[in-house]
Amino acid sequence: MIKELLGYLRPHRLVLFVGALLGLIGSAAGLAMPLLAKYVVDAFGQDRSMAGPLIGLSAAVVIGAVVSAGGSYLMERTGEGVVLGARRKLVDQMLRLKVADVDRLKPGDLLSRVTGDTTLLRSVLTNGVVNSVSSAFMLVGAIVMMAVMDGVLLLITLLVIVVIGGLTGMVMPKIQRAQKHAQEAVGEMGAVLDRALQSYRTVKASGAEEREIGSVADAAERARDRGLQVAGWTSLAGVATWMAVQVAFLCVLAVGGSRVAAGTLEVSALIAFLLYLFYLVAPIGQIVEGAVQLQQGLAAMRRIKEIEELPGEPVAKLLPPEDPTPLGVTFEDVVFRYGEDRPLVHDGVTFEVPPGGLTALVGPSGAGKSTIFALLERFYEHQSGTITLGGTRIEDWPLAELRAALGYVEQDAPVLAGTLRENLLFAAQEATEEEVLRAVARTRLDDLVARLPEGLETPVGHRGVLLSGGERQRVAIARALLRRPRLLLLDEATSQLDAVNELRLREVIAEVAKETTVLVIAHRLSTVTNADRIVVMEAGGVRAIGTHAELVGGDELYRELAATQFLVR
Ligand SMILES: Nc1ncnc2c1ncn2[C@@H]1O[C@H](COP(=O)(O)OP(=O)(O)OP(=O)(O)O)[C@@H](O)[C@H]1O
Repeated sequence: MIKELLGYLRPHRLVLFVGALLGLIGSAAGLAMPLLAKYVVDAFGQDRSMAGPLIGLSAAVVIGAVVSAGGSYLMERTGEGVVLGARRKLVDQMLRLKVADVDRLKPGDLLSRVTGDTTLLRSVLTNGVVNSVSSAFMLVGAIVMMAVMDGVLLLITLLVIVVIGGLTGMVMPKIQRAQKHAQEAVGEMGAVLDRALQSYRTVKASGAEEREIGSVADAAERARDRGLQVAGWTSLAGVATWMAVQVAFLCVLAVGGSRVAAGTLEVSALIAFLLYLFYLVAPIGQIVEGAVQLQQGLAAMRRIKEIEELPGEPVAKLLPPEDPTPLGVTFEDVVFRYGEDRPLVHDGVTFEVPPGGLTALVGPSGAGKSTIFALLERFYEHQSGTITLGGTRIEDWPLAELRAALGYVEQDAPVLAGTLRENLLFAAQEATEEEVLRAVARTRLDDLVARLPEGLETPVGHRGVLLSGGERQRVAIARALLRRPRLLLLDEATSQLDAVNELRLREVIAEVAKETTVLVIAHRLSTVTNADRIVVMEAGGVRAIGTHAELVGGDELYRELAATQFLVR
């Protein structure tokens, strides 16, 4: 784990080395000070000129300050570089994850891993590692100096420090565990907050503000409690360090004092020794702090690795298919469930859609219609049975080619921030102006474009809030059409359109269906009465297939569905 953690530093090793070197020089200047102070004291006692030692002392102060400042800037720089590198890598992986994994993970928690956990890496890798190295140097230097001063006093000091240091080491795993819980609690809070913000209108309309505030506050409190646990263990480690030095100080004072009284030790040597002893406080403190940060960094890295270790999908730019011929689809005895412990969604689904034409999927809610699309896009893998697209099993299609061949309009057709044009070109960057205008006209978006102040260049707001629900759907359809799909999947695409637009869109779909295969999931049968075939699904299976006229005559469920929508009398 520590090796992996250090891996983040590899690209920055040169800057880090220079920074560490400056830190060491700063420490060396610091180390020289007690010795110079001893000369000042000696010069004072022996009536010698103090100019030399004083100049040396001043130079050590100035050099120490300048060099340390430069070193710490370089460290911060490295820290920012480490965070950037970790974020890039994590985001890169996040967008390669499988839909199935992202559905399972909470977006708010994922967000906190990118923003929060990566930040934690910074302190451990820069301050933590570097301060520990320079502190270790300080520590060894001070100990050497102390050995030169007096071996016995050093022995007493080390004994005390080793005993208390050993006890401190025992709390480190506890800090790591508490820190992991603390980060999880922060992630959890992000998830709760994300839920509230995603359903903001529903929260307002339900008067659920206080309840949601309470949920977020609860999560924040849990994060605080976990944070307090970390703080508790950390303070314990800090107190132990402080105690170690104080106890050592008292012991040295007692033993050293008596030896000064007996005349076996000079006062100046005892003063310098005690100064060195207090010099130990900072490096020991920093080493302990470094160890604490290491625990925090390891906890954060574990959360980052959890995502990085999930299997990703190969990603590739989807180019419009070279061969635009429509594709047929077959489902043969397909069995699928969303998870081992979940009920079957498809229990032997069998149907066939020949290339071209309009096929509608209808059936009660929860029958598994949207799941058909999820399997075709290979967001999920079916457990058994065969799905073919254009005569080839879908698992034999290269993923990018498969997705490039499909146009997909999901139920809540998302519109992204940016301009209308950017939204249209999202799936087909290379489309020409003529193609864009044609898609706009086909989806009857030309009225909208004419109305917008800047036409296609008008920003549509975060999640397309500046557009109506119907407009958002038509934008999504235009986006899918621009890729010239060989199979167009429309999920409830017409449910939010007004009567006039719905009629127009029905014409558009009929027109598109002449060029390519169109598979529509529809609740409103009025949009599919002219379909070439209708697949009626019920409880994970296909119940009947036929045209509207055939099904009204031959299928009870379909007749019922049609009757409730006044399609038959
Ligand atoms: N991502 C998912 N994870 C787990 N279960 C899911 C997921 N998506 C759908 N399901 C479940 O699978 C079943 C079928 O869902 P599906 O969305 O395919 O139905 P549908 O026929 O399209 O319904 P509707 O017409 O209401 O959209 C439902 O019981 C649903 O709870």
